[in-house]
Amino acid sequence: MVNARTHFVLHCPKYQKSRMASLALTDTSSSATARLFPFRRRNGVLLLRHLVGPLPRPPPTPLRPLTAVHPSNALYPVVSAAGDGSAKVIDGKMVAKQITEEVASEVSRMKAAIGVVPGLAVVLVGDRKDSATYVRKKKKACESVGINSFDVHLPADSPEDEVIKFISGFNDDPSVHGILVQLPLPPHMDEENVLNAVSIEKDVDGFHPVNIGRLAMRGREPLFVPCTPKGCIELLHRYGVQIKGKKAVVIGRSNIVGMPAALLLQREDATVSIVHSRTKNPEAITKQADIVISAVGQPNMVKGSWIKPGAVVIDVGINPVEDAKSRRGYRLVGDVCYEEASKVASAITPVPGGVGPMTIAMLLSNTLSSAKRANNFGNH
Ligand SMILES: NC(=O)C1=CN([C@@H]2O[C@H](COP(=O)(O)OP(=O)(O)OC[C@H]3O[C@@H](n4cnc5c(N)ncnc54)[C@H](OP(=O)(O)O)[C@@H]3O)[C@@H](O)[C@H]2O)C=CC1
Ligand SMILES: Nc1nc(=O)c2c([nH]1)NC[C@@H]1CN(c3ccc(C(=O)N[C@@H](CCC(=O)O)C(=O)O)cc3)C=[N+]21
Repeated sequence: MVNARTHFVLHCPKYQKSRMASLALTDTSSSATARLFPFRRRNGVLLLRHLVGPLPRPPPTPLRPLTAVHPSNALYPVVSAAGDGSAKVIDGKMVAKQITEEVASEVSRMKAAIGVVPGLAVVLVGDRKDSATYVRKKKKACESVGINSFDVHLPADSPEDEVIKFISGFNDDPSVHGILVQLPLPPHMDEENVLNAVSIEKDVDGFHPVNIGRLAMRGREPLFVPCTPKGCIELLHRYGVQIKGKKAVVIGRSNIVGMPAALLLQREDATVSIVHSRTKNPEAITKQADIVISAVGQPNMVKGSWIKPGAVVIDVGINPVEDAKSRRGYRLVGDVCYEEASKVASAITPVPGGVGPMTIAMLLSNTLSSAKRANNFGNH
């Protein structure tokens, strides 16, 4: 049994009986992954779509073929290209729901075929309210698609090696296909040490340096792509936004969002600039972009005047701002001033309801992928 400290919680009845209990998972790799594994792309579905005309919803299983969707065949094409004053809303909540349904159907197909159920372990250290909320959301999302979830909650003052011990246990457990260490970790912990402990085969967050390194290198393929940037690219694909040959600006260069988002865009043949806190004249640089991805954490920093008319704007920022009218006393806004930017852009993601739900959908998809790969089941 796991070494229990003060308020350590392990949520999984099966796990409580036997720490090394076995569970299992499933995959619906996204189109971004498809792009990274081009030889696995299947174009049959695209062809079919030509024959039957536009579908009200994507087919239940593969996400990959959508990678290759030409703008004119996209499910929700961005039509107003010239910035005519009313941007199309890129509905991340709706797309995430579709992906979640696709994952659910693959989870049951795999369970029926080989009796394996995907499993995701989430490690939470400390008592940050926002982290606890995200972990709850992830757990609920797993339940909704039939993925087993194991969560470990350790006190903020836990020693680093205790967290690593749990990670090692999950690494060795064949019923766990994905391990996520909720960030940020308490300040006394070395994030690099902790993330390095996650086996790259189970690194569904895509934060292991080997996965990031492969993402950065030509001709190398990461086993997993970080969920938030992958969700951004998936939205662009599903809305038929062409990336190849376009100018893209990513605002922010964090390891978990900005930097991998820039790498992904570059792999998709965009010409990418990165704006960060030391960048001179970020407005002028951003204004050149056909595609803007903002991941800064500054409410309403990106004004309408920063956006080129007709650009596509993906706002990753999740920023609480005081709001006495809201039940919670605050509301969430993005990095982009939505009011202004939506008058100039051709398409824009809202906050909430944009990238956030996609992050969770991509986590489910990566977990499914991992379980498929571990069990040599279908395409992963
Ligand atoms: N929707 C989702 O699923 C997710 C949303 N988020 C949200 O995305 C935002 C960014 O998160 P994260 O990447 O973790 O944040 P970090 O704080 O790790 O990184 C912020 C980045 O923005 C840059 N930056 C800060 N201020 C400015 C400025 N004034 N001008 C230009 N660049 C600036 C920083 O530059 P420098 O490197 O020079 O310091 C840094 O690279 C947050 O609001 C977070 O809540 C995060 C993860 C998932
Ligand atoms: N190891 C690790 N992996 C992460 O992926 C990770 C992390 N640590 N630490 C924190 C950030 C943040 N993050 C979000 C996930 C979902 C929403 C989300 O679902 N947002 C909704 C609802 C927001 C609400 O109403 O609370 C929305 O934007 O519509 C937001 C943000 C993942 N992160």
